[in-house]
Amino acid sequence: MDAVRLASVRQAFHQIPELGFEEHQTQALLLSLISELPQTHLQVTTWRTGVLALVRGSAPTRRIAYRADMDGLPIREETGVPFASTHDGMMHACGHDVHMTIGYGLLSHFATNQPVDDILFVFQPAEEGPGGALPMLASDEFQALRPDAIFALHVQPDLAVGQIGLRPGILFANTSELFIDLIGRGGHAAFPHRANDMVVAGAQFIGAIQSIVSRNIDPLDSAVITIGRLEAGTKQNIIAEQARIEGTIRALSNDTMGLVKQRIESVLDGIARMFDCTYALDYGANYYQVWNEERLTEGFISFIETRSLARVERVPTAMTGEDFGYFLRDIPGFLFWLGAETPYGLHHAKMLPNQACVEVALKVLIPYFTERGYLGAL
Ligand SMILES: CC(=O)N[C@@H](CCC[C@H](N)C(=O)O)C(=O)O
Repeated sequence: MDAVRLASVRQAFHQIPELGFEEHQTQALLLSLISELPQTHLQVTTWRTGVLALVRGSAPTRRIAYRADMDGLPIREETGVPFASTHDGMMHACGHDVHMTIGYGLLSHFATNQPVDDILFVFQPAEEGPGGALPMLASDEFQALRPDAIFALHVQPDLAVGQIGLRPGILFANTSELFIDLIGRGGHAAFPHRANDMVVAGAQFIGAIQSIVSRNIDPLDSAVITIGRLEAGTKQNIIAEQARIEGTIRALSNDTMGLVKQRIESVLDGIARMFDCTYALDYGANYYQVWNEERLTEGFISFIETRSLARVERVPTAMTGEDFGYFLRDIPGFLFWLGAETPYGLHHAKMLPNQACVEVALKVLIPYFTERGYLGAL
């Protein structure tokens, strides 16, 4: 597949970002693109807003899979490119347009050049939330096509095009979403003693939890609590009856995740007593860590290095989350960072992966999925 065609496919995905489980246009675009490919050894199934495309091998003894996530984020795009999002307030700010384009490029190659083994292309909805991997993995549609090994990539703005970052073992953290409603009593701004002000309660809560990571977590361990959204009140002279606090927790182990949650609950109980208010707490979607299977990861690194296909960086664990971790808990494989060389980080309104990274991914993954010896017994 030529680079110009792949750029136009990426631009088409980029223009129509949709939130988790709402990827209807994205699914339709994928199905339409796939329908233009030779169909002789293709089998296509849908699962909710996702797509499963199986390329049947000529003499298969195993099935490998490439997974691409499909959803965008609620961010108003500021890249200024002519192919910017046409969906107001939504953007592919985490590179899923690129992940899908690479999936399509690989699929297009193998639909034309039949591999020996089966290759399954997994276009998965809702990675950013509420999490499509776990229900997709459990679905009859996926289980009927279940692969023996599974691989994924994620664009990495900090790495140059031509670099690939990965490590065996834990690459991404365990995550838990965090949703809190504080419920007090509203009232007139001039009579605070007759109300329970949830702006002040929310501010105290957010301030108080800042000490959890620094005071309760072993300094040699790692955890993150980020509050990404705060909403309270209706007008400047009305005491807010409610506050909504939304965030995410990251931890490198389940024990640490449990400790962070326990501390958050203690602080919340204290705030409720202090302000004589009530609260509702919901941990939303929780993602399992991304654990790269050691043998396959080391094999991939030596595969790339022996053939000089890219420059491999052995990177540290990142506190990002990925529901691909659920696939890896069940099926051997790995996820790697793909250098996408762009000045703005993931989830930023100006984040724009360099298109050239698509070529690098295909240069590495086409031979990796074609040659059979290096995977060993699966
Ligand atoms: C790669 C990446 O950025 N993934 C997201 C996953 C979000 C998980 C969940 N919705 C949460 O916010 O906890 C990330 O933010 O790391």
